[in-house]
Amino acid sequence: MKIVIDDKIPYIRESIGMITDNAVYKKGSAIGPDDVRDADALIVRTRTRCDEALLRGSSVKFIATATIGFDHIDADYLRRAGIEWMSCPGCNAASVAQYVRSVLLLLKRDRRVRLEGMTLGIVGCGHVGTKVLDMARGYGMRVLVCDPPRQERGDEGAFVTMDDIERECDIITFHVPLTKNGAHPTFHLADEAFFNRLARRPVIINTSRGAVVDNGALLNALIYNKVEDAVIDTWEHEPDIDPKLLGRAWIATPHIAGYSADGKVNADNMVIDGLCRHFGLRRPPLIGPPPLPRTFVPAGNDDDLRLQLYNPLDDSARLKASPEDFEELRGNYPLRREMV
Ligand SMILES: NC(=O)C1=CN([C@@H]2O[C@H](COP(=O)(O)OP(=O)(O)OC[C@H]3O[C@@H](n4cnc5c(N)ncnc54)[C@H](O)[C@@H]3O)[C@@H](O)[C@H]2O)C=CC1
Ligand SMILES: O=C(O)C(=O)[C@H](O)COP(=O)(O)O
Repeated sequence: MKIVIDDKIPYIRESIGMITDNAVYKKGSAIGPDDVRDADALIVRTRTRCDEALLRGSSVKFIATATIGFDHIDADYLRRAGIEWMSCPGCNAASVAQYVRSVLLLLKRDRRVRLEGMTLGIVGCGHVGTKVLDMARGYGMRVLVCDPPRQERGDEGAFVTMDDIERECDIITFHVPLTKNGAHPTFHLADEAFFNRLARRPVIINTSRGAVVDNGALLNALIYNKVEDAVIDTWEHEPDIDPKLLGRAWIATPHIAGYSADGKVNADNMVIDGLCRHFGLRRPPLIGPPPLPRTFVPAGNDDDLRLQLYNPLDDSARLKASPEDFEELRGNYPLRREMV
C-alpha cells in the first residue's frame, strides 16, 4: 500500500512503518498529481489542497488531514470521486485554548488588566470555543457566546448576536471554521463594517483562519484606534502575510496556536485509527507525547507556570524578526506541552 504523507507531521513515522514499507514523505505544499497518482492513501496538513487538480485520475481511496480545520479539502469533489476522507475534530483544541489563556494572562500581567472586570466575546463555540469559555469563566470573566448554527440547533446555553459581541466585548476571540457558503458563512466575518460598529475598542484575537478577519480592515481598525490591539495567529495569504499588519499587531504568531505535542499526538492517533479502519488493518500501538525537557523547572504561581509552559510573546518575537521564515518557523516548531 502506498501512502503519501506530509513530512511535517511529527511522531507518526514509526506507526506508518508498521503499516506499510511504501510511505513517501514530502513537503505538504509540494505534493502534486505525480506523487499521488498511484497512491492508496494521503495524509496531509493544511498545506495540501485536496481537490480535483491534485486527485483526478489517481488511485487514492482515503485521505486524512491531521488537523481540525478542513477548508483545504474539497469535500464535494471527494464525494463525487468516491474518496473517503477524515479530519481530526478537537485534536488540538486544548492547545488553541492554551494559547488564548496565555494571551489573557499576558493582558493581566503586562497590561494590568483585571480579567474579572472584562467581557470576552467568543465567536464560534465548538471544540475550541467551549474550552475557552470554561477557562475564561474560571478567571471570573463575563463571557458572551455567538454561535448561530448551535443556537439554531437548540443547543443548551445562552447565545448572543454579533451585534451584542460588537457592543459589549472588551476582548473578541474567533473560533469558527472558514466557510464561504451556507447560512452563516465566516469569510470576512470581521470586515470593515464589523470594526466600525465596535463600541469598546476591544482586543481582537484570531486563531481560526486568516480570512475570517479581513486583514486590511483589521489594519485600518488598528490605525484608526477602533481596536485596542490585535493578536493574530492565522493570517490571510499565509505565508505571505501583510508586513504592516505584522508591525501593528501586539502578538503575531505563525499559525502555531494548535502546535502542542499533545495536539499533534492526538491527530496522529486519530489518523492511524481512520486509516486502519478504512483498509481493515491491525492498529499499531498508540503514540504518546514526549516528556517535558528536564530543563523545565516549574516556578511561581499558577499564572507564572502557565506562561512558563507557553508564552506567545516568544513566538511573536521570532516571527517579527523574520516574517519571511513563516513556514520554517512552523515546520521546525519546538512543540510545547499543554500541562506538566
Ligand atoms: N490556529 C490553529 O493552529 C488552529 C486553528 N483552528 C481553527 O479553529 C476552527 C475552530 O475549531 P473547533 O472549535 O475545533 O471547530 P468546531 O467545528 O468544533 O467549532 C466551530 C464552531 O463555530 C460555529 N460557527 C460556524 N459558523 C459560525 C458563524 N458564522 N458564527 C459563529 N459561529 C459559527 C459552529 O457552529 C461550531 O460550533 C477550525 O475550523 C480551524 O479552522 C483549529 C485548530 C488549530
Ligand atoms: O488543526 C488545524 O486546523 C490547524 O490549523 C493546525 O493546528 C495547523 O495546521 P497544520 O500546520 O498542521 O497544517
